[in-house]
Amino acid sequence: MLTRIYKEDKDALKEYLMSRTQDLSTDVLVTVSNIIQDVKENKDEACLKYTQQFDKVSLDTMEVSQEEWDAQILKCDDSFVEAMKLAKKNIEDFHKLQKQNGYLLQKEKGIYLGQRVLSLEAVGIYVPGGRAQYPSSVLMNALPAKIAGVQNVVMVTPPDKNGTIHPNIAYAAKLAGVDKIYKIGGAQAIAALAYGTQTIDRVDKIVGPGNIYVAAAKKLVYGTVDIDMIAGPSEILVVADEKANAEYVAADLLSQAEHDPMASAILLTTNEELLDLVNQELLKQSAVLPKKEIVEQSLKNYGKAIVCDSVEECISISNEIAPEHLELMIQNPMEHLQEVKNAGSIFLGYYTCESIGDYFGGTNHVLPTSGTARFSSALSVDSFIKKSSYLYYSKQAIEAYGKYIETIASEEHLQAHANAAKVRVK
Ligand SMILES: NC(=O)c1ccc[n+]([C@@H]2O[C@H](COP(=O)([O-])OP(=O)(O)OC[C@H]3O[C@@H](n4cnc5c(N)ncnc54)[C@H](O)[C@@H]3O)[C@@H](O)[C@H]2O)c1
Ligand SMILES: N[C@H](CO)Cc1c[nH]c[nH+]1
Ligand SMILES: [Zn+2]
Repeated sequence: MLTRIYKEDKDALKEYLMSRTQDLSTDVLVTVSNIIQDVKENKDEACLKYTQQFDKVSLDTMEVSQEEWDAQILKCDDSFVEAMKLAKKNIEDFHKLQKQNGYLLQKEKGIYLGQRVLSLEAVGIYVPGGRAQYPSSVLMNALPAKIAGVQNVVMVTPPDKNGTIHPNIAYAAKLAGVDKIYKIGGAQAIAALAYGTQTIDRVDKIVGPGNIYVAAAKKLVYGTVDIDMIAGPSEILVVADEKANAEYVAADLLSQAEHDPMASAILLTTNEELLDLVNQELLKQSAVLPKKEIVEQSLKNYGKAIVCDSVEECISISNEIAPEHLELMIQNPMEHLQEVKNAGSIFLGYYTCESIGDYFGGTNHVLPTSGTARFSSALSVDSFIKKSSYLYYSKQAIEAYGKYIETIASEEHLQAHANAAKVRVK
């Protein structure tokens, strides 16, 4: 059941927003910092020790051999393989358009300025191995990296109790062009990717979601390597008008509530009666869900509803919340798109359920959570590139402009800077 917040009650909305901010506890940061230090010093030995301790598996090596990888893939269902191939095509079609080109500007004769776009050389993808398996997340992380041109995409994932990896994860990795897989999870996996071990080479960037230990480790190694983001629990916000169907609204709210007891599901509507109908549907639909306990907890913790006077007002409140996923179940949704300022990904109309984006549509499902859509974006090809600028001045050009460099450098009291121009201007 959704708890109603009255739109006039600004404090309640603020309280909700505060409750979504992510703070990692000092205890976790200390534990994780010790693990990272141990892996930095003792490399493979520390990795295998923590795998034994946390995953209860004793491994000779972390690397998944080609034989093991191929053997796992053979266990996948044909229907899963077919769906994944179609999803891959859609994700590629969307992400290929994100590729950026460098540029070159000839400012005047003898002066050129340019920008190069380069792909990162090595990227590590973390794939959670605990309660649930997300092969779709393997595609969402690895395909943009490959489209960006990353040569070396490696994946880390905790081993299962038999010391191997899930068949669907193995298949997704192969389909997405992952180069290597290592059986290691948690903070130790992040440390190994950041600093390197005898088995695992260090990477330039680490992407992918994980539990609190993974999130803390990513935060601590940031700077030594780049990271994508610290992903929080999933979020959905539905804006629904008079014509919205309560069954669809409830189904979509539940689709994200089932991820996590801390997931949030919010309804903003112009129709007070819809709220009652949605609450009835939530009860009916959640009762038969395999993850009904998680759904119940998540709705109790973070299931909210606000009744507004207009669609514009709904969108304005949604902009304050900055949800990971925003559904506009309204008439003429395209006409309202411009009003949306803060949202990770937007789903337009009565028929575009959020799960199309999770699995199949082609947009990325790795999105900013916890209000961070105010300033950050979905994972994309951009996440795997860097840019470097370049500059060319001919002899005549430095002779023409050297005096300006000298002037500014002198004002900064940096004589050597000034001299570098001066010695060329004879
Ligand atoms: N936002 C997304 O797109 C998305 C997608 C998939 C999963 N997720 C999230 O990822 C998370 C996955 O968590 P998980 O636990 O199932 O798998 P995980 O792979 O993130 O974590 C498992 C690892 O945690 C470490 N660990 C466990 N207990 C520990 C302890 N006491 N001390 C130190 N390390 C410890 C172990 O090394 C273990 O290998 C969930 O919170 C899920 O919601 C998010
Ligand atoms: N909705 C999740 C991100 O918030 C991604 C996901 C993976 N599988 C299903 N859903
Ligand atoms: Zn989802």
